[in-house]
Amino acid sequence: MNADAQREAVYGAPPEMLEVRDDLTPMLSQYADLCAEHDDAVVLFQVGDFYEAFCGAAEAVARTCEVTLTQREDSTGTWPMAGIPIDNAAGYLERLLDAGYRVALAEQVEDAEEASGLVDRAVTQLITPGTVVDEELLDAGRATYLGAVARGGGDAESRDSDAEDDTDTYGLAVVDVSTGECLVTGADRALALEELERLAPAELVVGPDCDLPDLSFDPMETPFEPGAFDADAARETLSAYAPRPDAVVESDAELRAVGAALAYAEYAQGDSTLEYVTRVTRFDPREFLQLDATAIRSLELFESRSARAGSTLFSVLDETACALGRRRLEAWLRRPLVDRDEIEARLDAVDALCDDALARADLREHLSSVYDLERLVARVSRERADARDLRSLKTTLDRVPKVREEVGTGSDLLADLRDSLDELEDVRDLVGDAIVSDPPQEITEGGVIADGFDAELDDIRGTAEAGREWVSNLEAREQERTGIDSLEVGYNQVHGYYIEVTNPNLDRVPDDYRRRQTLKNSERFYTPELKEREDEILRASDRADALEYDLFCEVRADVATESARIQAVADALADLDVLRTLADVAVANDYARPEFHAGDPTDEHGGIHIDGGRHPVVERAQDEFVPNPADLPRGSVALVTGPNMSGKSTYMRQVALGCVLAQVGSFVPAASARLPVLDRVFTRIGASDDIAGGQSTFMREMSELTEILHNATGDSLVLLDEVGRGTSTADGLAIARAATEFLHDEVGATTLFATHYHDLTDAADDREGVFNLHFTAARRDGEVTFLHSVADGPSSSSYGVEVAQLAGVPASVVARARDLVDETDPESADDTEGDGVAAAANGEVAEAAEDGTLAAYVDGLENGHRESESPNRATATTATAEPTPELEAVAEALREADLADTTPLEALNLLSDLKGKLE
Ligand SMILES: Nc1ncnc2c1ncn2[C@@H]1O[C@H](COP(=O)(O)OP(=O)(O)OP(=O)(O)O)[C@@H](O)[C@H]1O
Repeated sequence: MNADAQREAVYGAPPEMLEVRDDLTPMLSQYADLCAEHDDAVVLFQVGDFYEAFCGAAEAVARTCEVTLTQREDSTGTWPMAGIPIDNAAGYLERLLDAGYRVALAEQVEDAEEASGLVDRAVTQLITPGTVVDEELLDAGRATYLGAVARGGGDAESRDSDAEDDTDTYGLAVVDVSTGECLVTGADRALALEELERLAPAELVVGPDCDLPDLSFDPMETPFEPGAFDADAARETLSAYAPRPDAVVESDAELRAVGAALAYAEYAQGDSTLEYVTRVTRFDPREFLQLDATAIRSLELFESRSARAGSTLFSVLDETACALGRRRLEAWLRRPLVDRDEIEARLDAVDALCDDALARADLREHLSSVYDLERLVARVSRERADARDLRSLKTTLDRVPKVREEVGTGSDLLADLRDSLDELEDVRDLVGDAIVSDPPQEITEGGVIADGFDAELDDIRGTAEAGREWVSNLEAREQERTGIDSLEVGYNQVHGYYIEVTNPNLDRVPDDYRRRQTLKNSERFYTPELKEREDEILRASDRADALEYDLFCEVRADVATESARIQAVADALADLDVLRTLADVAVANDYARPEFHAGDPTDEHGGIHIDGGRHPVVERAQDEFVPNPADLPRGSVALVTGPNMSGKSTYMRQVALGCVLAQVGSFVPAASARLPVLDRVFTRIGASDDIAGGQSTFMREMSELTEILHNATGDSLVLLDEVGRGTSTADGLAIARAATEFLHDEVGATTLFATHYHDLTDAADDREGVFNLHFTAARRDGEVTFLHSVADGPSSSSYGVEVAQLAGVPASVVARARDLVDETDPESADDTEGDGVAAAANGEVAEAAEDGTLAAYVDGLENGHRESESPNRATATTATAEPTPELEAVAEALREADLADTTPLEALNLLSDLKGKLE
């Protein structure tokens, strides 16, 4: 049984119960009904202090949560049953979610003691990966999104007309149910999918006709009423959140996506409007530096793929003081800016904070005692906040004036943020006046509302207090009246107040004493007056508790009406925390403020110019890091060669990370940097790295290359690492060469291309914008040391065998490889070998020789059969071979292939064709 089928067996009313439907006990009948109504989730049914599941669901709960499977027996049968304690439910719920289940909490919605007969129960909350709100199930530093995708046509104007649908328009909306953040965007299919990958919602509701490809993340796909995607229904839903729904969105698809996302969020939260969703924000993906899922992954922004687990750009930057800041930092990093003014505004703010160490330290201290206002206010609105939450809100608001003081006005952005720090005195005073400073967790048992807040409550409390005082003086009075010194007045839960007299003194008990309880050595009594006082005290405390609860709910509702103002403060605090974090990181790690080119963006002197650049993550893991410059004119292609492990990948990534950081508004790890504002960063890194299920490595590599060739622009930065390695050297080289030429001639994207194909370095000879960079290593007595410094020109050595030796390949294999290298390329024996070394180390000697012929021929076509200029290259040994007609045909076919317009499958077919011709 697959996972979905297994889930089906536990969702819905248990078939065995349905067989005896009419005879079920009232409680199980209620359970079966709720299961039938919520047949898209495991129903957890509150019975007292436990959530119970029955039958198939019980087995799933017992298995997943590792709790005991028990049975419930009644006249209609024996029902498997498993329960989880409500007090401690979070951990179990998390396991159910992790196992892919959706959970519906069916809670007792009336007081069991007040119910006459069966307690009323209702599903109050659906818990799914995208709709969790429970603090314990949420990651404090990450937004948890629920997403909806809709496909459809027409822009806002043509929506009501009969204009033909532009079926390629996609709408995408996400809602963070725990904070109320709601984003909507629309774009063509490719861009929308990219945005979807970037937002990576935990759960996805997919509209009709959207066939999504495999995604690089793994959201739960939730079937939801297609009707929610209907434009009119969506407009209706959205109108509860935005007075003019059509002004928020720009297309039908967007309207339908956001409508469906909100409708599903409402459904999950018990079908009520989410008051705390106060802003539905539309954005255009083109307003941000586009980083697709591949780039985010290969630049290791959030997840590390290397042995340095946990070392990511995010972890290096994350000096945030509060959860608000942490989530905001993540959002900024996922979405760097492209608007120069906005970038400069952030940089100005970071700059100002860099200059003021004291303000930074104070800000950090104040912000570290700030609670997660966004989630707090959402709980307040959902009526889930307790008294402690309200006090946390007050503690946070108490900090706001102090934060304001420290922010200063060092930059326009800081001044703006300062202005938006509404001190919310009214809310702060309301909570301060209403709620005691250290309230209990329970809000129904009194002790929550402060004295002096409500006259009626004070009055009732006065009555109870007077009663208690009367009782506390009773002991002395009765001792005096009866002359019994050992007489005691006490209280217990079952019998209430009593007067206790030891057996030897029983003869002195007055007539008005009534016997309440007999113990071994004493008797307990009450008097009519004591009983009356007791009733008075109990009545007063019950009334006080009820009144306190009502007052608490009123205060909470009053605070909820200020959600939007509180969210605005949360917003400003989040921004401030990130700006001060960026300043802290810049100062601690000696980063420099980047400059952006002014003027004509097509100026060829634009481009990336970094002095003393470092890799922000690698430099933290190394004792010493060698800084390297980067001078990449706009539209140039730098071919980066060098031995394995010499630092090529690190270098390329550090250039990209510098650009990303700069557009986030951060200083960069360099002595200085002059940068363009990029529109996109593309990466195609590592042939063996991204093995996705079902696709061959090469196929995936080619799809990514196609993506880049299609979508890169003159404002893009492209990193290519070892493109073409997934196939034979000859084919790989041909593809690498063709891609280089295309990027340079047609696209004009600034490109860094790390390669082991030395033949590719020739591309620099006939194109001004293509140039070589290399990393070197020093070889002494057969030992290799990497210098990690970049230099102009192509590399002359691969050191493949030495690296194999370093890696611990057995000595005999290393020796044999060396012999083979020498056989293939005798010149390498005197320490001037070319890339044949790497090939030999990989056991590809024969292929390298054969490849040399084709590569040289492709070269020859390109350069008019120019002889190789490098006498060191292994390929030079065969470079002058006469082209056969087959070779000519192959080369011609390759040159004619329009790679930018070739699907991966066509590319594979072409390659297999070419191979056939050769063989
Ligand atoms: N500039 C530098 N200063 C100090 N150490 C560095 C530097 N660059 C790289 N290194 C170290 O060298 C290691 C290998 O670097 P990197 O992975 O960039 O090499 P590579 O040339 O891309 O290797 P391969 O061709 O095998 O992929 C890094 O993990 C890092 O520890």
